[in-house]
Amino acid sequence: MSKVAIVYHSGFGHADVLAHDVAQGVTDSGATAALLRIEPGQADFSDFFEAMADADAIVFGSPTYMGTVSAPMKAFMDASAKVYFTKQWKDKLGAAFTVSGSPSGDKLNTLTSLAIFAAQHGMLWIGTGQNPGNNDDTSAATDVENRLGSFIGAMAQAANDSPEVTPKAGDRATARSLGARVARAAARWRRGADAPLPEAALVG
Ligand SMILES: Cc1cc2nc3c(=O)[nH]c(=O)nc-3n(C[C@H](O)[C@H](O)[C@H](O)COP(=O)(O)O)c2cc1C
Repeated sequence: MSKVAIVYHSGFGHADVLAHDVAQGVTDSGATAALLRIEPGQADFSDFFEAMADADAIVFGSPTYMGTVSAPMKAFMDASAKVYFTKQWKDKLGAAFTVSGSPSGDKLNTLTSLAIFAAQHGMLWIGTGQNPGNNDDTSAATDVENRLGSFIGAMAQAANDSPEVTPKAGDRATARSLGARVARAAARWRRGADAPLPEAALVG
């Protein structure tokens, strides 16, 4: 069974809701999910690195603060330089989600930062794989999957409401779909790694 680690920070609970939705998508698709929540001020990530070494895929999640990842998420990213040198996460699958107050809120920058971070670690990126959900809908319904139209990762909007009521159903479904897609990709990737290479691939 493939394993997906979900490494995330959440200051006020919105990214936490999404992390659990990603985990739901993962388990619904037959993989196991490990939720690893970064705490403010955390400096020791050795337990995280241990759990992540064992994962086939890692989903990174951060709220968008001041147009980029939150400070605790960045602390984790910087601490991972230790792992970077040993290329421990090379060839693992990677994906990301974020939430911000505004429909845009510059959250693409958060996902781009996380995709670059994964690339530095030699990981392989998985996007949403979904067409934008709202392009034919002038009502901008909040129950539509991928309503914010993101390909690089799952986006959600929290507005100014509490995590009990936001992100809304469409954004939460987008997070579940991302988890499911990562789990399915991890299963295929793991199967491929175990399967013998066709002869043609061995030539040269
Ligand atoms: C320090 C700080 C900076 C923020 N910066 C942005 C921003 O750049 N764009 C935006 O749309 N929302 C911004 N917000 C709103 C948060 O992204 C939003 O409340 C999000 O749901 C927080 O997620 P969390 O509850 O998981 O911490 C900011 C909030 C805080 C506390």
